[in-house]
Amino acid sequence: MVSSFLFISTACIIGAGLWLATRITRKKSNLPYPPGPRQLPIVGNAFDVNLKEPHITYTEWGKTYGEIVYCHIFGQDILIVNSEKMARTLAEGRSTIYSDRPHSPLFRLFGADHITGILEYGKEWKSQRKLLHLGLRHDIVDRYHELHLRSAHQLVENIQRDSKSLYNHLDLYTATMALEFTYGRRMEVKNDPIISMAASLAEGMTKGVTAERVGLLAALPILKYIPSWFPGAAFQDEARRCRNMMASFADIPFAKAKEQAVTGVPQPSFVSDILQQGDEDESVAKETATGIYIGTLTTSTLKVLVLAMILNPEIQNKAHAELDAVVGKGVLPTFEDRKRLPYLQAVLFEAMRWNPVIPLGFPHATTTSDVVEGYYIPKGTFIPYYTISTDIRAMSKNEYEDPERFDPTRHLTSDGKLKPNANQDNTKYFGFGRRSCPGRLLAGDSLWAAAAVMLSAFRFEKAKDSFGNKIEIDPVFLHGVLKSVQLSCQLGRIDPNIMITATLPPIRVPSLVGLILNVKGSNFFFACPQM
Ligand code: HEM
Repeated sequence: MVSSFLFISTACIIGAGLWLATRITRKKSNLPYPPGPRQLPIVGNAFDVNLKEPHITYTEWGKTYGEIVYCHIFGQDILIVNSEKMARTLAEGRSTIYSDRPHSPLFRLFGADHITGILEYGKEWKSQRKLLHLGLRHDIVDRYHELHLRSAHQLVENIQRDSKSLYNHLDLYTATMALEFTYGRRMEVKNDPIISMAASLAEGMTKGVTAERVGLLAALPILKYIPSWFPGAAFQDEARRCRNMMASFADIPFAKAKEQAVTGVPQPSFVSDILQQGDEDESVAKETATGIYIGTLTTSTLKVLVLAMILNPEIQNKAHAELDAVVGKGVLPTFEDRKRLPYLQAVLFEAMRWNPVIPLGFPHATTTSDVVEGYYIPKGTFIPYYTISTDIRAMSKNEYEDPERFDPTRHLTSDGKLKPNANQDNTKYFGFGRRSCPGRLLAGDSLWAAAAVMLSAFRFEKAKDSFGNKIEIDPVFLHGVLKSVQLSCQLGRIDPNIMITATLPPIRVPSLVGLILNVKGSNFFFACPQM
């Protein structure tokens, strides 16, 4: 506590000096900044923002100040964009200006500065995006349907074996899919060392690369030289550990995939496709692959989906009824059934709308100054949180009636088909402009396979206490820059309160030889953690 205080005080003193220097030297435009809350000297709006849930502050400001809101934290400019239309105007219409990311020395300290999602807008980023475009194209992504279904069947088996660890199984589902898609590596042993390494890395990054630190070091880059023994500078040790892990993580699976490509029959994968083309710089391919593995976020959406099913049993019934009618009771769906399951697809779209897993999008930054509706947007200023923060949560709340209600029919026509714009509408949860998510199609397939197979096999309900009363669920969402990726769906007490029921008669999962669901009739309670 005392050490943090000392660290923050030192930072404030340095910050005050830099702030004064910037005030004196900064060339001001004659145009006004966009409207926004009043600022204090030096700290600006630092104390106005709810750091745990910044979207709450931003949404409030949006109501008061409008579509674009300007604020200042420690001399850094922040622009909050509160409408999808404006986000598209800037990120798509003026993409050369709005496609950068915040620059913070913290990313380099943690060894994450070559990850696609963090890279500054420039040559290296463009090379990585080119590879991503080639490896995540529609026709390429379709080749991985078998992988998604196989992983989903494994997920069912894992839940069935140990339902208390539902969240771990969902994490593993994403991790194994990402590992095989990226490197062609099938998880051979239960605790695959690469997956364990990725989990440690993700944990280290989540704890270490916090929004506060990103902002502090962006505002005061000089802090990167503070030695680890200095009170409050323990992040230097954390950073060293993460840097080392990141280097091994980038090297080991890539080297194995390369070896496989040279010596054996390469498994289809992102890396093997690139290596086969042979004309790409290997280090770019390696960094891009690391970014893919780290960028997969489907697990959080699946956790939101399970939560939505538990809280809305009548909607879960409808999804089950559609699966029974289209695929048949006791049969697991395949991708051929997808088009005939519009309600299920609408449930997935609604899960993403209801609680977007990255509620503030990823931060963008401006590469040069700009004028928007007569307001001045400064160029290349330091950015503690977001220069352009696409507040997706606020957008989706403004756009829909009764936005807190989970209602898949928002995405359906009156005769139960998907609305023609449903797909396009869903793209906003994958970002805007040149930085938008290149993994959207792969993510959509992975989500669909897990949702379709899980809902074919299970019913998710509130557990009951020893008196037979349902145990209420009070979900807790955590948000932050990297936290939102890793933790936004750690739903507090939900895990022990879920009851999972097998809903199908015994089935044989093709890829899991000999597995027969151990059910009595169609409603056997194979897992009930509270009982
Ligand atoms: C439900 C799952 C997913 C969601 C909601 C999601 C969402 C996002 C969002 C909002 C961004 C930032 C876009 C912006 O800055 O405007 C992003 C970036 C990115 N995503 Fe995804 N994503 C998902 C899955 C995936 C998957 C499966 C992959 C890899 C195959 C992936 C790879 C990436 C990469 C590499 C970036 C960085 C792009 C850049 O900065 O140029 N994502 N994602």
